[in-house]
Amino acid sequence: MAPNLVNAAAARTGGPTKPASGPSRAYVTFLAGDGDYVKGVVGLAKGLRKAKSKYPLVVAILPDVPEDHRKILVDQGCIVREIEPLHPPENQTKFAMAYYVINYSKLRIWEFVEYSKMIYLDGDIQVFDNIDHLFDYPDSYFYAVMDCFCEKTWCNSPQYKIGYCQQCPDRVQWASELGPKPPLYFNAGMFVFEPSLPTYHDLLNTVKVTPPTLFAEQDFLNMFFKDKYKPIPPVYNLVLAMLWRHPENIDLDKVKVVHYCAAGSKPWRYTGKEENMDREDIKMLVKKWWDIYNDESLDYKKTTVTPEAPNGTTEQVNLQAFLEALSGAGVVRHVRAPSAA
Ligand SMILES: O=c1ccn([C@@H]2O[C@H](COP(=O)(O)OP(=O)(O)O)[C@@H](O)[C@H]2O)c(=O)[nH]1
Ligand SMILES: OC[C@H]1O[C@H](O[C@@H]2[C@@H](O)[C@H](O)[C@@H](O)[C@H](O)[C@@H]2O)[C@H](O)[C@@H](O)[C@H]1O
Ligand SMILES: [Mn+2]
Repeated sequence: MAPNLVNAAAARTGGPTKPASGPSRAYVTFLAGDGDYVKGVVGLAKGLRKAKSKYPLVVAILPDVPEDHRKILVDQGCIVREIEPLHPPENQTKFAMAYYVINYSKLRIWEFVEYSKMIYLDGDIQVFDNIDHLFDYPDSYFYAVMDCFCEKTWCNSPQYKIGYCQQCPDRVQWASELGPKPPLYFNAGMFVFEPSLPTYHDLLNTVKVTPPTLFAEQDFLNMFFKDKYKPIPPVYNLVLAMLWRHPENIDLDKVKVVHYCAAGSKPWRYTGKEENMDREDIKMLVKKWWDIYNDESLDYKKTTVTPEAPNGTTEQVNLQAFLEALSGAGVVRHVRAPSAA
């Protein structure tokens, strides 16, 4: 019975469901803790809606995300999926940022095999223009934007110590005494990938035997996918530091995705006091983020219908979930939309 089907489906994910069959696609982000990153995810959900993305946003949450935050995300139309934390092997490495250790849990998204292709986006990313076309890039590669090594967060890296950055490889040549020149290196705040159980198990087995390094799961993913990595233009993940480190590589008018990863740039914590945070372009990008976050017209609208069940009973269900469940169940039924009045 469709309504029961809908309720069961909606109950399972706590929100809109996805078509039960066929290659499905979704955006996915990661949320940990009970802090304010949930604002980043709400902003992202509203930004994707404003950009008229066709695909849902899945939020992989750690168990420590509180119930009220989960409800906020479901009410914004997100598909909330709880994942188990994933930790790297015990080690003495000092991560560039101590909290990076939780970012290894991002790797659980390779287990979301009900989706044939996904685009991962950090919670501190905003999508200002539609990027759905990235889902049509050829399969079997790992697409992401090249990172920059010039920020202080890199100060313990060999690249930083000699002033080498892949964004301007001619400024300082790679020193051969440091070993082979590193392959192109991506920022792990945004990437296009295909969930796969064999890849997931390979990732997990490899994490267990790979000593952690400065940039935690970002370094790990760069090592793991080094033969599949395909750089895509920085318009798909503007690492903010590029604006003052390599402005020649950026045309801000063309940027589609902004990654608020520079120190002090998280819009929901922005004070403007940290280095570079008083720049006009930073102030403009933070305002753009808030304009979307505060735009109530971008809130998720749950539409309900009152389908006529064969036994004459009726019940309110979530229209989007109802229609998707119907398409998945191959059931075609007359749906009386709510009267305009
Ligand atoms: O307390 C935290 C820290 C990180 N994250 C998630 O992990 C991602 C990576 O962390 P962050 O973006 O702070 O790293 P950065 O890109 O700034 O290095 C965030 O975007 C969030 O999606 C989170 O949910 N809670
Ligand atoms: O856990 C490691 C993190 O490494 C990356 O963040 C870095 C990187 O962007 C540097 O280039 C910046 O200098 C730095 O500020 C920023 O924190 C990813 O964005 C994030 O998702 C996550 O993988
Ligand atoms: Mn980030």
